[in-house]
Amino acid sequence: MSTSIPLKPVELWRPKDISNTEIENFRIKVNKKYNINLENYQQLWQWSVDNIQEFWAEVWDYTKLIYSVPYQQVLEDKPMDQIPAWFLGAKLNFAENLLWCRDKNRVALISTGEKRSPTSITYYELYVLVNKLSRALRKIGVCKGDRVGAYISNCSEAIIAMLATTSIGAIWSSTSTDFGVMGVLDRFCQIRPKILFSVNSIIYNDKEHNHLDKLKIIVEKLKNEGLEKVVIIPFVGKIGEEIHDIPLASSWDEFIISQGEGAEEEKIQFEQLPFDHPVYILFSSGTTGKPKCLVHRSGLLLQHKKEHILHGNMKEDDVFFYYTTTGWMMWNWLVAGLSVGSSIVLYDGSPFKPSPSILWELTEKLGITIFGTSAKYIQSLEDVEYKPKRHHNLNKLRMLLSTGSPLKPESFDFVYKEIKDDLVLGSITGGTDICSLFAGHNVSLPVYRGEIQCICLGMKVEAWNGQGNPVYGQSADLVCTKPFPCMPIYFWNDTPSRDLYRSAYLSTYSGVWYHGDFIFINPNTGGVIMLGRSDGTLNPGGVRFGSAEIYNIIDEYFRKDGIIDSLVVGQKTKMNNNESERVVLFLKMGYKHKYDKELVENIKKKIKEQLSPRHVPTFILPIDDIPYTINGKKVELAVKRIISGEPVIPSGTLANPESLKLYYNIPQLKLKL
Ligand SMILES: CC(=O)CC(=O)SCCNC(=O)CCNC(=O)[C@H](O)C(C)(C)COP(=O)(O)OP(=O)(O)OC[C@H]1O[C@@H](n2cnc3c(N)ncnc32)[C@H](O)[C@@H]1OP(=O)(O)O
Repeated sequence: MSTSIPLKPVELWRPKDISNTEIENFRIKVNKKYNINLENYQQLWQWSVDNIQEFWAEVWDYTKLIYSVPYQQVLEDKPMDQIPAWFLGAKLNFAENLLWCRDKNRVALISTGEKRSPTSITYYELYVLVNKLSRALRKIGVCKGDRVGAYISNCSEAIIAMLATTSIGAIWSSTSTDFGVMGVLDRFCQIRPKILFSVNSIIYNDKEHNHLDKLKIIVEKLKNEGLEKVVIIPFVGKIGEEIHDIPLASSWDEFIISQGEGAEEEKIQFEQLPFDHPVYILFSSGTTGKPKCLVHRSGLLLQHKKEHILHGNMKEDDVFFYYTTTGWMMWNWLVAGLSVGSSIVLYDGSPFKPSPSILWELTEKLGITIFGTSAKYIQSLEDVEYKPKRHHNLNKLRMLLSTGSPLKPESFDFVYKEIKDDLVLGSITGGTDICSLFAGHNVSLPVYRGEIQCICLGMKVEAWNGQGNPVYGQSADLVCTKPFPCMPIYFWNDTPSRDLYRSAYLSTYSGVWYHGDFIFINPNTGGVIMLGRSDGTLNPGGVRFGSAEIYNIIDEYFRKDGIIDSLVVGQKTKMNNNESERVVLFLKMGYKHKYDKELVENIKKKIKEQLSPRHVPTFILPIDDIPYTINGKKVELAVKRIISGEPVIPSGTLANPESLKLYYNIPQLKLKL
């Protein structure tokens, strides 16, 4: 596919002096040690992907991973599709690495949000709290490999609980509070947590939402799946009698005080575990079945340290903020800032309440140096014409990161004109699937308009055409052709030979990672442009989810209303030069059954309650037929293209190719919202 993307993009920013950056020091160190002469980032990247084992061994040393037993071999000698093990023989603990900070009085966490003034915890205080909670968890029988779930706000307690969990070698899995009952159960019933952390209530968009009603239904179900304890944090106000309606519940204080006493005097018992020991379970849903449970290894931290230290030049005196929920991988990424000893800022609530200035007031007040957000947020700032530079002193801010969906060239202009003209603007891309980045920021490189600065070190990312050949200056499939230590180790509940995993990521092009994104690599700059999904994944406003979650709701609740089939796709829209995606759900109604406004409202309500407000389709429309392949798979991508204004030639694999005609020129979908 050819594109009209400029191969000579405008340079918007250039670092003044890179001599003191970590990435430069690293390059010099590699040159010395291997007696080579890598002159710049591109050459360093090439070396890193040609010499995967040496590269990751250098990252291990340079980023000072804490371990108790050294590794014997960097990478198991196996092809990529057999998912090789990393750093064989090593023993370490994930939480121990995050609780490390030379200055114990340094602030570790600053927690704030809508209607919540900032409160902070030092590294020392964090250590003590984690110690108490980890003792409490051990006392009630949590051990290595157990799952600890969290249906939780982005607050200090979430991090304390994650660190306590991983200090024991148990596995942490969090989902955000905007998720509905079905969304949570579809995830947690698969992984069967022993303990669940949650909150009493939350505030979003100026409104308080009671959380206990949803929690109660979830706990009723999970207690038949091995749940033994629910710990509730008083996130809004105090906790009273009402928590006794929730089976197995204790308040945070009650749990920590009754179980974790004596922790001040003692050291945390950090279980020493292999590099490949599971640490997180994240979820990603596709077009069929329940969400996939991606199990990530403790060694994922090495990738995060590489990204923060080498690419981001993060130091102990950085104040690192990412606008995220506990359900997005950016939360896991943010938390890894602790391994560098920086202070991290947690915000829960709408980023626009009480006004669009809120996150910028915080940036000024807390001296945030690295500000992470989404392309959608930057677009929303532009839409409401809020120009932070005019109202705030942002002199400490040195880097702005954006993800979720591609950052358009005009947003690059907005950032430099209306936020700050001297900072690294890092558009970053990766995903839940790898819980880290393929391409992203780099303090030693210029920023070109519309481009991600570089492919990250150690990631052999290429753009492949359908024949499996790398192409440059053309749109093609994002693949990664060499193993990397943040590949998930397995899917929870997969077959022993990891068939589900292999078919999701390692089978489209035999034996290399296929990510499902279209990508463009600029041969002149080495920069990258993301061009959207190459599969049916939905991505409205940077919130990604799979169509299966919507189909499951229709199947479970609306069969009786005569819906015999459905198809959900994203429609790309453009207004005032702004590209976005809106979700469209098509319903095929049975004979004698009516599509009407009431049905549409009921579906929207159910999706909001059961999944989340962010899953609700913009349009729900009737359709006479749904296209299928001859193998019985719904054809989402072709319909997505048609309703986004691209003509499609029906492929020979369609069972009912004439059905595609129904999707052209649908009047409602011409509406601009
Ligand atoms: C490297 C990678 O590649 C990794 C990644 O991509 S990770 C994913 C990153 N994704 C993102 O960062 C997503 C970015 N987008 C956003 O955060 C949001 O779209 C935005 C904050 C920018 C815009 O917010 P918005 O327009 O107010 O919409 P949004 O916040 O979605 O709220 C929608 C609804 O959800 C409700 N809601 C949100 N959180 C809620 C909660 N916890 N409980 C109840 N309701 C909630 C809101 O009240 C609102 O409801 P109504 O429509 O009834 O008013």
